[in-house]
Amino acid sequence: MTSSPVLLVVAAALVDAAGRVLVQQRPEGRAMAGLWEFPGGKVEPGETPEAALVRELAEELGIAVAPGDCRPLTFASAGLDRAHLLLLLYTIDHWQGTPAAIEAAGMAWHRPAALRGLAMPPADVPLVEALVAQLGDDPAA
Ligand SMILES: Nc1nc2c([nH]c(=O)n2[C@@H]2O[C@H](COP(=O)(O)OP(=O)(O)OP(=O)(O)O)[C@@H](O)[C@H]2O)c(=O)[nH]1
Repeated sequence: MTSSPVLLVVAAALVDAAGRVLVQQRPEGRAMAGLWEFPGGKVEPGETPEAALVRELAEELGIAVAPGDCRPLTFASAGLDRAHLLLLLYTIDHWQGTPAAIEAAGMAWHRPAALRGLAMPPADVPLVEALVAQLGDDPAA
């Protein structure tokens, strides 16, 4: 039987007052370059998932988030090349600062239904549907 290590990743759907969600574009030189994704990253040893998410959002977007404002929404479980991805998605609607694409090639705000038209990693497809179910499905709202 083959086994692959589990890669624990946390990601955030930042939701603004208009119900739009922030996505960012993976930069050149990284795996899956050019794809749009939710900000986040790997949970380091000894970190709680929420602490990892708070750290990643500060590093990637320059915003401050309280761990208690990270609300679990759903998760994805998917095979990657050399690992098995377990991706925990949170929604966050309170933060301090203005998100900026510090590490990403770009960032954009979209209504959840409009995310269906973006090139995203395969694991994100069911995550988008969970967001549509939670936040509504009008792409123009
Ligand atoms: N952040 C994020 N990662 C995702 C998403 N979907 C998805 O499959 N992933 C995968 O989850 C893993 C996260 O790795 P990462 O490279 O963003 O994490 P990191 O910032 O800690 O990476 P690094 O320290 O190696 O630079 C990658 O394999 C990435 O492709 C998503 O929506 N957001």
